Amino acid sequence: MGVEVKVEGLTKSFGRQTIWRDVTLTLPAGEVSVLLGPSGTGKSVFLKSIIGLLRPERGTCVINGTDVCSCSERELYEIRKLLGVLFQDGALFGSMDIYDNVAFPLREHTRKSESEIRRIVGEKMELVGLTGAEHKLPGEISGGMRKRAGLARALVLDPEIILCDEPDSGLDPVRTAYLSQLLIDLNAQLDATILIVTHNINVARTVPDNLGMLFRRELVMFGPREVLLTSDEPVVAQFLGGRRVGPIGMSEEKDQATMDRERAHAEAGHMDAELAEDVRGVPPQLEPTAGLPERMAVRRRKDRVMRMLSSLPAGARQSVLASLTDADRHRYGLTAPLPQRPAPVTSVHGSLHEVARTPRDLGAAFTRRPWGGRR
Ligand SMILES: Nc1ncnc2c1ncn2[C@@H]1O[C@H](COP(=O)(O)OP(=O)(O)OP(=O)(O)O)[C@@H](O)[C@H]1O
Repeated sequence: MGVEVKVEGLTKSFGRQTIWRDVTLTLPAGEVSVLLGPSGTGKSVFLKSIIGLLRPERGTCVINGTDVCSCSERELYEIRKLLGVLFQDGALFGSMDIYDNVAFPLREHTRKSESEIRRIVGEKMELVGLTGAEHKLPGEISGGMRKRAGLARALVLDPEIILCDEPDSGLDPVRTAYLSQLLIDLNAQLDATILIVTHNINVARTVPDNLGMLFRRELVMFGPREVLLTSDEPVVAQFLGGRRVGPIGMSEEKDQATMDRERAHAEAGHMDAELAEDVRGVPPQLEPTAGLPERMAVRRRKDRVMRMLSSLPAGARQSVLASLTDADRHRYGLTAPLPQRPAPVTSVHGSLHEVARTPRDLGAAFTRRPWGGRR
């Protein structure tokens, strides 16, 4: 199983520009997480901080007992063997063919023979669906293929943590859907911890187990996907809805007067065209392709989320409970039927109303048992 990444109180600045401050989150071992955020909020900087390419001024990022923010170069070298990174543009060497690009980390970090390297490269190329493209140069293949080649290279050292910086950037929606499926399939096959940094809403809604968002130099939230997807935070609702009305402006954030003006405009019935699309709620999560193993993360996450259920906001809690199968309900000792709830209603400015606001009665819908054991 992949390893946990525990980030605490992380703050990163460049000169006098604070990128984000006091970021605290844990990427649960073997689960898939997505970090969202408008352009320029420091998602890539966050990813580079996790791999020790950038050193934040404050806070810690602990992987396998080592704080990558303060460790020695030697320790960092060891930690990096656990990490596979897919950079935004694939970061392939333009003068090497795809085979040599993918083989590069093996030649650089291991003493494997060429025949062993051939076997591993072949295996990873097959995994990402690139068999046959080995002898092409990066400039001779499509953007989607370059991404997949970058992913194959990220996988050759059998990483326990896979970090993907905007795997969807520059891809059409169909290729993005294939890549999303590929990441879920990889998680099923490798049980690695995966962090995807993106601003693609479809990826955020359908791929991860956990979801977080950076905005205004802070982590707005991070937790089980249901929390963010049912959140009534204006910035989250605006971002998920892809609307202009809300705190996010062209240059990242708006002042209060602009927001009030927009809200009045919307409430007077003038709506953005984008509002036609309804992106509320928690859609089903992608499942591994038929024939692949089940994702081990699913059960672990369910157990973890059920342990924290009482601390979740009402909308998230309702969504988690609604997603349980009969077998789950039996496992978690839920006896009473779920109460019927009205569907969430979205106002023109994007906040959620009428989401269940009475966690206590939802809490009464199940009786807790000691966690961990199967019945
Ligand atoms: N090495 C650096 N030196 C100075 N400033 C930097 C450096 N790297 C990033 N920045 C600044 O940090 C901010 C966040 O950049 P980053 O690339 O992390 O944003 P992002 O959220 O990934 O954006 P996008 O979604 O557009 O890729 C930007 O203002 C950028 O100019």
